[in-house]
Amino acid sequence: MTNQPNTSNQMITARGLTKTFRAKGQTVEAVRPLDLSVGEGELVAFLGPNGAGKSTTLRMLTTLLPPTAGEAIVAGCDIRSDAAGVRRRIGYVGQGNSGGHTQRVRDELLAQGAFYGMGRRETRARAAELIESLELEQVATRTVQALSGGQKRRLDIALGLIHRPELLFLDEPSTGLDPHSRANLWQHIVELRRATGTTIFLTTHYLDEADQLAERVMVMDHGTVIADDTANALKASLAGDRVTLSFDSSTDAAAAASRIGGAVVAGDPHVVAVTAQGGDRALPTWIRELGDAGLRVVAATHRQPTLDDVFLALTGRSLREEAAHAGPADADADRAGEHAASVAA
Ligand SMILES: Nc1ncnc2c1ncn2[C@@H]1O[C@H](COP(=O)(O)OP(=O)(O)OP(=O)(O)O)[C@@H](O)[C@H]1O
Repeated sequence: MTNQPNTSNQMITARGLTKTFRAKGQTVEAVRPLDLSVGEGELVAFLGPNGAGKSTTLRMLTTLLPPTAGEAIVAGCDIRSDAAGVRRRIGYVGQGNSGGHTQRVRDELLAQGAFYGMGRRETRARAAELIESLELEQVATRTVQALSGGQKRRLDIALGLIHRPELLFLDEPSTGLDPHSRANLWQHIVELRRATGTTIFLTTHYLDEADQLAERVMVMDHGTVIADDTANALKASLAGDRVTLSFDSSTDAAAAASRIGGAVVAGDPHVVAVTAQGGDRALPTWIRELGDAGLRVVAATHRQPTLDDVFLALTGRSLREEAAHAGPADADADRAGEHAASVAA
């Protein structure tokens, strides 16, 4: 791909982007040939279990890691031949805290502005604007080490936005925050997006966040994007409503399961579970028809599908459970230099 003015309404276009690591005599296909497009102004969430390849994809798109193969145009610049152009136009907030621990919040922002070659007056004005919009006024003169987790993440985002990037990459912005701080951070991300139109591409483990807040969800597994659509479209096409029906006896439950195409729940032989599109509308009919056959439903539940159901339908595994059980991702040498690389553009 050649560099081109960014007139295509595409902020990210990748073709065949691939990353293979060789470590301890083994080959890890972290990202298999990947095609993706993100349009101007989109808020896209990249989901997947630990080790799926999300961070590696982000690191290639942000020029922190050279691809093994493939190409990508990011904010109008080729990641291979114009890495500096990409870095000027994007903001990147990695998983680690990017603030220096003994620096004060405002000074950290000023230093970041200077790094991007912004004039002093412009940097001061921009820092003040970000301090206000990310609600950091109360802590602007505190050192970074004195901030709460949520305040640190908001500072990270402010640092990523100081040079008014067209495109902001956020790698798990809300991981490690309590639910209140997560909700507050998201409110800021959504508000910034609304006010500035910045394109946002982020990774998250939190399915509920992606479901409620992203306009588009990409699901990655084993280095490949396995689904890419709005959360509602994915749920509608891949995962039906979850309905359970309870009976007085396991015999009734087994008979009911075969009549309505459900399955007796493992560990609870009185309960039948059914996954069906429009399960809410089918429920009264099932209850009536089963009653006519002498199978009395004593309780029923209905639940809308979630993105975890989508992942389950696609892979047979639960993303929620994998996220809960997985430890931190494998340590790797490249990551240590990540922030240094990001500020060395
Ligand atoms: N520098 C490296 N050397 C060897 N293997 C690596 C390196 N970086 C990543 N990997 C491997 O590549 C695969 C993808 O890792 P990656 O960090 O991109 O996944 P992820 O989806 O971002 O996971 P997480 O959600 O845990 O951050 C994993 O198997 C990981 O162990």
